[in-house]
Amino acid sequence: MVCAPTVEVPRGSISAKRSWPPGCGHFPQNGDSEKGAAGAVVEEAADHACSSSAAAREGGLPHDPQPGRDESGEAQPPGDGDERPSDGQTESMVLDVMPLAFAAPQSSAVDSANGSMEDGGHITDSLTVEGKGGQGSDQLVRNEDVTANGDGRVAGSKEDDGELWSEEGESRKKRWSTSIVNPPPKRRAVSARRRFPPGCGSAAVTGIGVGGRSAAPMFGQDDSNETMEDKREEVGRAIEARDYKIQESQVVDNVVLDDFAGGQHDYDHPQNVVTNYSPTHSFFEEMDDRTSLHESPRVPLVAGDGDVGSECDGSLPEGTSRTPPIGLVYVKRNGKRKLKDDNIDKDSLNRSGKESKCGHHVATDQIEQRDVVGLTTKKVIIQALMAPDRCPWKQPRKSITSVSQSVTPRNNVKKKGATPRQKIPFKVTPSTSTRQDAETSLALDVHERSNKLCVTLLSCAASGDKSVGTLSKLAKMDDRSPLHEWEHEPLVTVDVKYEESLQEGNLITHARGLVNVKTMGVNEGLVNVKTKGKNEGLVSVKLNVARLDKTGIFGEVTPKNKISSTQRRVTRSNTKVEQCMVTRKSKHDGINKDPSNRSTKESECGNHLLTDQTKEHDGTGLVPNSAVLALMAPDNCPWTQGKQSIAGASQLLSRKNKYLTVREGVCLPDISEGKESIPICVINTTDGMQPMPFKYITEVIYPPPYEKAPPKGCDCTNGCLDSSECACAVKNEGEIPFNLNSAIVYTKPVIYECGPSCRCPPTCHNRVSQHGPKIQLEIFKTGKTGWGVRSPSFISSGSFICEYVGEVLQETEAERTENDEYLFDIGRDSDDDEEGSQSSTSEIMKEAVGYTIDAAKCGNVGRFINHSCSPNLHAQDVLWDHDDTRVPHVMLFAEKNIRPLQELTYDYNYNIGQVRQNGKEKIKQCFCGSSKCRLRLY
Ligand SMILES: C[S@@+](CC[C@H](N)C(=O)[O-])C[C@H]1O[C@@H](n2cnc3c(N)ncnc32)[C@H](O)[C@@H]1O
Repeated sequence: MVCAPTVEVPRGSISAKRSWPPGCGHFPQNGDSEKGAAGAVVEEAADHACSSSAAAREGGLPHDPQPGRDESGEAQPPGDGDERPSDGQTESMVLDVMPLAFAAPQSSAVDSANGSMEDGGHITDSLTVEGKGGQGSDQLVRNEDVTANGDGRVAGSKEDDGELWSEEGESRKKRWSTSIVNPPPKRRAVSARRRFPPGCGSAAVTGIGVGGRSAAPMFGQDDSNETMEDKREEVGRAIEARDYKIQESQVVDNVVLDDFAGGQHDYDHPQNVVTNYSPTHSFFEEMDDRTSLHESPRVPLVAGDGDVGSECDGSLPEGTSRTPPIGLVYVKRNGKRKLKDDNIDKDSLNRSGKESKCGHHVATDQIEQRDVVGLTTKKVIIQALMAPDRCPWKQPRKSITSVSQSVTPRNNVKKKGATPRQKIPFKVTPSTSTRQDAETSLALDVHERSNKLCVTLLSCAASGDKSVGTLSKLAKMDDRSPLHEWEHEPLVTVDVKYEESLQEGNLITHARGLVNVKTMGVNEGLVNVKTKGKNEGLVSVKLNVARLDKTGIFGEVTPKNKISSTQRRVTRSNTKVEQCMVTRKSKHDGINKDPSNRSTKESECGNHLLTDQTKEHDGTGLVPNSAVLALMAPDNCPWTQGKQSIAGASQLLSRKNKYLTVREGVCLPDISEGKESIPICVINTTDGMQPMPFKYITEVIYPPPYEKAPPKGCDCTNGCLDSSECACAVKNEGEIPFNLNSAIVYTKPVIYECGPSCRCPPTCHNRVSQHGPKIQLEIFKTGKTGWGVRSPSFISSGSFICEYVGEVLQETEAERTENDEYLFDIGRDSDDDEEGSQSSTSEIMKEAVGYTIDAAKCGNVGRFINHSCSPNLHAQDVLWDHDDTRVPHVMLFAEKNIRPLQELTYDYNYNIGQVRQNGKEKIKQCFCGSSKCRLRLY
């Protein structure tokens, strides 16, 4: 018997040549023969293995029927039988016979290997097939050794095995000799140079729209690869989908919406954060339609829209996006709102102006809900106003108290100076204790100064029937009072017909009121405010405010006409706060046992807003959103003196809103334990298990002798805007691969970001991935692939997601790891080198020392991202804190728009058939469910 000469994959355990996506890669796939004979043999062997695998499928092996799809090729939801036995475990499976690597004499690999194939020489190997993904597969894999000949028939014997594999030393020698010619192939590796699909990358919808209005990400875009399973999952997820929004409005009067389209504003545009588009925009459009710009020239009310955070100090919470504000000035006269062409605050649109910078801060959160047909409805809007720094009550000589008093209706004014200058504990009602109505749950303070109106919602507190009564009184006053009767005093009226207003399809945006407003027990609806002086008029302010009950839980208000019938059934009873509270108390026992915990910081800082979201099951598995939240005290309010800046409060608000929501199935609130700037929760609605323990790290750990040497930096002081001048851009072939929204627009073998030696600031747009995740991510239990990662937010194409962080190991070390589930080969392959480049053997030797990131014991959220054959992420090598291309950072970017809660995946790029363990081929089925699924992970 003639034993086949062998060319072996240089690793004992795992390996794969990098597989470029069609049309990509330095070398065309058919050009591989130019790269070396050994490489060709290896590939041929791999191909053979694949075809053998295919043959094996016919024999009823685990690939048959194709997992996750029906005869039409459509992905099918996994059946019960496919479920993993437990979280993170790998199901044992298999047994196939398959010729794999051929150990070849180093000098004649091709011929020998070919010979072996022609001979049908006795090739022996064993094969391990693994089932579902996840942790700890090694423990559960059932291995079975089988010998086979080149035809896939069981042939050889243990003797053959011995012949080929027993002399470990010799075998290794051969392998390494071979690897000099053909350096170690990669297993899971970066797929750089991938092209963005149409509509992505440089053409990405970044969440910014002209004037902030068309910022709506185009859901449904880039869905060509979407599978039936995706869609099914979406149905399930749709009701969970929620978006968050931080809004800011400004006092604007002469608002021409198209102004924003002119791009007059130099903002940092949002890239990652959800844009709640349709309802809000319809709201504006609706108003626009029926608006006359010529009426009531001096009525100053603003409704704003945009994803904006506080700009008071020019800083935004990290990850907070901003868009140009849309302002509407409208007046309600005789029940009709009119858009106003007001001359007040002409320059307020210019956010670079002083007023804008210190302007009126409104933090708004919205919860979006999609129904099963993909329509999005905004159910509840959460909002809050903060006092601008420059508001009169911010001025040293005038406290908020005095301002408040000066504008408070006389019949509501208490003794001057009665406002306590101490912090008001959470749940304590009177934020404006100068006023008669201690139970006031909402106060809207407005002051007019220099033709500008400032408004703030002062407090939110517990309410009771009494306040509702007061509210009714106010409403009645409104009914019977013509405007002129209130000429000499400020007037506040409250329209509590919130249901009606909702039915009009009007969504709350921002409230900018006038004078002092007291709305007690307002749940949601219009607050009509009569203004005096130069800005006389009646202004409608739509409010949507949830109140605190005695436990500190916010009541929820759900617009019943905005939800699907199934959900409506559940939420109808929630349209009134009182009912809602009852509901929540009963339904959320155990979820939010101690809501006061969540309010600690808010309490310390006064009546800050708390946001809460809840889900309630109706037994059908559908989970309607609920809502709420409240208000943030202006930083010059007595109870916030010295405690918190507006910026800080805004940041707090946005984080609270976004991240401290009550989610079903949360088993860990933040797996990073505070190490990431945005908490990463773990959600398991399946079995309540948690991920296997590992150490969460945010930076790659290099092997001890390795020392990073920061590269020479650029000298730019203009944020590296001139890419011809920027030394880092030059390294990127003269272009910065990110747009101003921090979206990646080019892929390259390696991207050079600006680094520690550069003179540019951290905000430079060539520093994107080095700042860590800026998108809210969560780890969740998938159906078949263990844990996965998703985001509750919409992610626009090109957005940075996270780095693949772990311990850097030399490949030889990586081969010895017990758990190979979290290995990611890094550095450039030899076939990344320029075509035709000549390298000496020693150079190749040097290059042949490859590195691998192992995230098994230490890692970040990136370790949980699963593979898909139709991925939505893309791995990109990036260098910034050193320039050693052997150990680049592996950064994951969105390569398409990604819906909220859609699983994030990238292509592991395993070279099928070459992942080995203890001399045996490992096979792992792919459960990505894509219509383009290659069926095997490796
Ligand atoms: C980096 S881990 C991903 C996180 C993993 N799911 C977990 O539970 O920790 C990679 C492992 O996940 C599993 N996996 C990822 N994507 C998969 C897929 N499409 N099909 C099957 N298993 C997959 C495999 O076990 C793979 O070795």
